[in-house]
Amino acid sequence: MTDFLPLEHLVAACHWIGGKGWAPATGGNMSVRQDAEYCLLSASGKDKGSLTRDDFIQVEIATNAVPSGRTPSAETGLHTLIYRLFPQAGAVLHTHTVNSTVLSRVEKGDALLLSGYEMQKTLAGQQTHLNTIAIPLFDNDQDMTALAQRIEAFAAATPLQYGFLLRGHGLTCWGKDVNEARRHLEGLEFLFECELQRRLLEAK
Ligand SMILES: CSC[C@@H](O)[C@@H](O)C(=O)COP(=O)(O)O
Ligand SMILES: [Zn+2]
Repeated sequence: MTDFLPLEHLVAACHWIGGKGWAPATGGNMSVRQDAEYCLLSASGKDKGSLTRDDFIQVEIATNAVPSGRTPSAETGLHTLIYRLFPQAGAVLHTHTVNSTVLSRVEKGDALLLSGYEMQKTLAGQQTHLNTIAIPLFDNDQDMTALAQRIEAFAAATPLQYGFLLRGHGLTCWGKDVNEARRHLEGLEFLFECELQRRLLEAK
C-alpha cells in the first residue's frame, strides 16, 4: 500500500479501539475512503487492535468487488452502503462494546433516543443537550445483503446521521474523516454508557 495518510490515521484508530476493548475476539471492522470509487476495509477475522496497513483491502464501493481477491470484512456491505449514501463520509468504524450490545437488546423500539446529555454535542452539527437524537436500531442479520438492503430502505425515508445500532451486535458509525468518526464513536459510546446506567438506576 503506497503512502496514504488517512490509512495511517485509521490504523492508529484501530489500535485505540483495541486498547479500549471495543473490538474483542476479532469483532469489529474499520474502513477509510480512498476516493469516489474505492475504500480500504479491514481483513476478515483478524484482531482489529493489532492491524497494520497491510491488513486493509481495497474494495469497490459500488459493487463490493475486491480486485486483490483477498477477503475483507464479512460486513463489507455495510461500509460500502455508507460510502454510497454519503459521498462526504471518509471513514466507517464498527465496534462490539458491552454497552452497545446490551442497550440495543434492552431497547425494544426501532431507535435509541438520547436527550439531555451535554455530550450529544460531540456529534457533528449538534449544539444543545435539548435536542433528541435518534440512533436507528436494526435487528441483526447474518445475511449482509439483506441487512444492507433493509438499512438502505430505511435511509431512503429517514436519512441516517452519525451511526446506527445492530441489535445484540454493536455500533457502526462514520465521519467525514477518521478523526470525526473517532469522535462520533467515543461520544456515542459515552452516551450509551450514560443511558444504560440511567435506565438501571431509574428502574430501581
Ligand atoms: C467475532 S464475531 C463478529 C463478526 O461476525 C462480525 O460481526 C465482526 O464484527 C467482525 O467480522 P470481520 O469479518 O472480521 O470484519
Ligand atoms: Zn460486527
